[in-house]
Amino acid sequence: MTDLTYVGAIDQGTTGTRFMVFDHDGQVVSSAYETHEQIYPEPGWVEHDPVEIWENTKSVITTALAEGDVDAAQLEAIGVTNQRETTVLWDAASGTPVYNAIVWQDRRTTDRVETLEAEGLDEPIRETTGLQPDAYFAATKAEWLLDNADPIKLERSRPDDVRTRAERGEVLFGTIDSWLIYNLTGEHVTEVTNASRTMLYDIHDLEWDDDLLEEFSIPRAMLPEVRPSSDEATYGSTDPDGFLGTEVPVAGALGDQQAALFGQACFDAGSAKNTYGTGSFFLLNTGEEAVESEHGLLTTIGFQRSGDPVQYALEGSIFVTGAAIEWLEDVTLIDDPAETEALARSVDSTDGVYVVPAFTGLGAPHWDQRARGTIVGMTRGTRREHIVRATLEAIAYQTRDVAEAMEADSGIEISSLRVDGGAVKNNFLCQLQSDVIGTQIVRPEVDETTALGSAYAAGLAVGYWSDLEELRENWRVDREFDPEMEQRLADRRYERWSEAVACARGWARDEEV
Ligand SMILES: Nc1ncnc2c1ncn2[C@@H]1O[C@H](COP(=O)(O)OP(=O)(O)O)[C@@H](O)[C@H]1O
Ligand SMILES: O=P(O)(O)OC[C@H](O)CO
Repeated sequence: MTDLTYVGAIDQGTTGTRFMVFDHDGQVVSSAYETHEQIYPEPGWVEHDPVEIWENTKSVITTALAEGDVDAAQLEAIGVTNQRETTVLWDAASGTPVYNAIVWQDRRTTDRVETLEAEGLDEPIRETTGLQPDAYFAATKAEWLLDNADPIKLERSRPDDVRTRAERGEVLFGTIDSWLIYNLTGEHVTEVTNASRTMLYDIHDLEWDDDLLEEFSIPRAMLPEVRPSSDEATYGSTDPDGFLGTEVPVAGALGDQQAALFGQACFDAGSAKNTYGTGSFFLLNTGEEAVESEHGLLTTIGFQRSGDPVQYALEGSIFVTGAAIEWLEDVTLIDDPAETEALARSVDSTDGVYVVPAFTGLGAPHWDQRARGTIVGMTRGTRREHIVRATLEAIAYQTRDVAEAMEADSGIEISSLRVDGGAVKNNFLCQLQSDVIGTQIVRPEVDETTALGSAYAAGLAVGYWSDLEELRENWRVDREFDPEMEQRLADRRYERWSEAVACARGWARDEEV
């Protein structure tokens, strides 16, 4: 065996789980990926099986280590990054989930969020948590689980309901980071960027907020301890008698969008990235200042290293971007997402067609839970190529909605935007994005920036990397895209897009008839 050492990263995303092994230069040594079932019990509901996610996590770690010929003992640390907001409740004694995980996309608590607005809690929630009240966040999901999870699912059937048991600390709450760390090390912790997505956490005082816990009837005893993203104290180590057969410290964790910010080396205030996955998440580092948004963005925690102050970010969360491409596949307009590039290039324009993929309402900057998907401007001459192109354009326009809000809130002109995620393989989309926002788009060489960011957090904590400068040197450009379209034309099309968004927002507010 060699004395080479590595850092591993678990990237637990909406559609699947990846494990990647990185070397000191930030290069990928090996990687394995498995998808998990998407469970849709009712329209608008989305669940995952937490046990399947944990089994897949063990499996991808084992596979990636074998494929890279890496011994677990060569891992200096493991980092975790995860789909955020997705909520799990589990039995502390047995480790068994009391119900499926409720996924960030799930809309079952929409009505409950509307009662918050009616109670005038919008503003206080925004001030404390930095978040715009929405079914997206963990708070109303946890409340729903406490009210509805079936006690029979607990390992030993008990007379008490889930909430009573949670009050005694016998049922635990966590986002996916907590769930994985609990299974890896036995510790019940979360990290600060994930906590900032619960709508229960005070992002200024850095503590769980009593008023919000009371509003959602969430017992404090079920909450994890909140720790830095890169934690020298670590979140514990893997069990030497467990599946890895050795003790590896789990020392870094970040919500996946914050991990991408970190992996893109956006360490300084003013740097920004946008990730194009199922949805898109545009984050601007605002340094030690928590910038309050007046234009529909979220104020969120960007990252924190042990002993350092918290770094904040402004975030524009767009719920459906890559998922709109998946929808094209579902309705058989395409066979594979990769086809969209050639199809879009085969026509000169969308011929006046606009697609607004508001399938789960609209997130930033509109925050309209009841908006619905809309296609406008079709004629008898509309072809699938036009609809495909309009769907790609919708990704770019939604990003412009957020970019404009970002500049208005921060006063920072974003002159260059780093991009990542599954959809940026599409060069047409990257060029279009540059045209639509009139800004340079930069794609980095490493395409798994999310996993890399959490590896950095873990590696910094255990001294595998010593400082941010070392990481900055690892970051290299794959390709830059500069605006080519005349700005006046881009602006005119964007105006039409805004009218299409108004249609999506006006539609389907009531029950179907
Ligand atoms: N060539 C492509 N053009 C446009 N979208 C693509 C392309 N390839 C993949 N995608 C989209 O990228 C998404 C997957 O990206 P990924 O970053 O893996 O997502 P997630 O982390 O949310 O699971 C899918 O929604 C898919 O539709
Ligand atoms: O798993 P992804 O990449 O779709 O990211 C999901 C986000 O974290 C949701 O907030």
